[in-house]
Amino acid sequence: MWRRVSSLTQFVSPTKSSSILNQVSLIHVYACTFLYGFDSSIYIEDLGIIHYTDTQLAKFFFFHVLSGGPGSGKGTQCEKIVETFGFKHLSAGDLLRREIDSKSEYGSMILNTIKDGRIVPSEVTIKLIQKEMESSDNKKFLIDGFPRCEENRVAFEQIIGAEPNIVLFFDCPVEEMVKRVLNRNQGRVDDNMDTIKKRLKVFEALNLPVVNYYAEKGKLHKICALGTEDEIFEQVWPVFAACKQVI
Ligand SMILES: Nc1ncnc2c1ncn2[C@@H]1O[C@H](COP(=O)(O)OP(=O)(O)O)[C@@H](O)[C@H]1O
Ligand SMILES: O=c1ccn([C@@H]2O[C@H](COP(=O)(O)OP(=O)(O)O)[C@@H](O)[C@H]2O)c(=O)[nH]1
Ligand SMILES: [Mg+2]
Repeated sequence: MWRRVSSLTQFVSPTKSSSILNQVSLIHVYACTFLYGFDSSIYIEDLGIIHYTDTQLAKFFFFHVLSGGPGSGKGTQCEKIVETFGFKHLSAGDLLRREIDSKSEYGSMILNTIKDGRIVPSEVTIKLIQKEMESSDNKKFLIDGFPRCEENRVAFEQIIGAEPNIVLFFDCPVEEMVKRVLNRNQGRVDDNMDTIKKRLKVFEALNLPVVNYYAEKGKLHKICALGTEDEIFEQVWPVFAACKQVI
């Protein structure tokens, strides 16, 4: 049985970079004695997470992130991107909902967090994403709805050791997002007015700084999320088509 660290927050805190470096290199040394399963990856028993080697990252990862408020159309566009460009779609929200349904040890905590429109602790979400990455034959990933905050982003980059190649941001007016979420009809516990208000606040306060971070790095593609699904995909398509030789 793997033991979990209680929280990765201090482990990945951007304000403690020197101690992060120490801990990461300590993990490297420690991990050498716990080589599990995957060819060149190192399974760190104590954390239950995998730290990838550079060689593995090079052949393994090409991934994009889709960001945008609730109801901005991320999931809908992901389906079209997958159909056209053949990515493996990793929806953080879907993975968390699946975890609730599986009645795992984190299920009730995740449910309460989602109901309240808050963000699930990074280590839980990253572990789910990582598990999907590991079990996928397809090594081109489309991550939908993650990272949701700076802490998510830093934790992911520390653990996985890579940044997304491209980030798409679906820019949608609040009234339209609210209308779409209220009409979504998927029986979600968070698609109600009370939770939507909280999610929108969280989006503005925590998700937008991540969007700005990627914009400063020149990785952000802003998509106008108003219009029909096909009209929106007309803006999305060229972004992926432009890097088709790599993907
Ligand atoms: N361009 C669009 N115009 C109108 N409704 C849309 C559009 N794109 C998606 N929808 C609908 O809006 C709702 C939210 O879309 P979804 O893709 O789930 O958004 P997100 O994943 O960003 O929350 C869904 O019911 C979807 O069918
Ligand atoms: O990385 C993530 C993704 C989702 N969530 C939670 O799951 C909910 C639903 O996320 P999803 O991406 O499915 O919502 P969408 O934006 O697509 O409506 C969010 O409000 C959060 O409470 C989270 O905590 N971390
Ligand atoms: Mg979605």
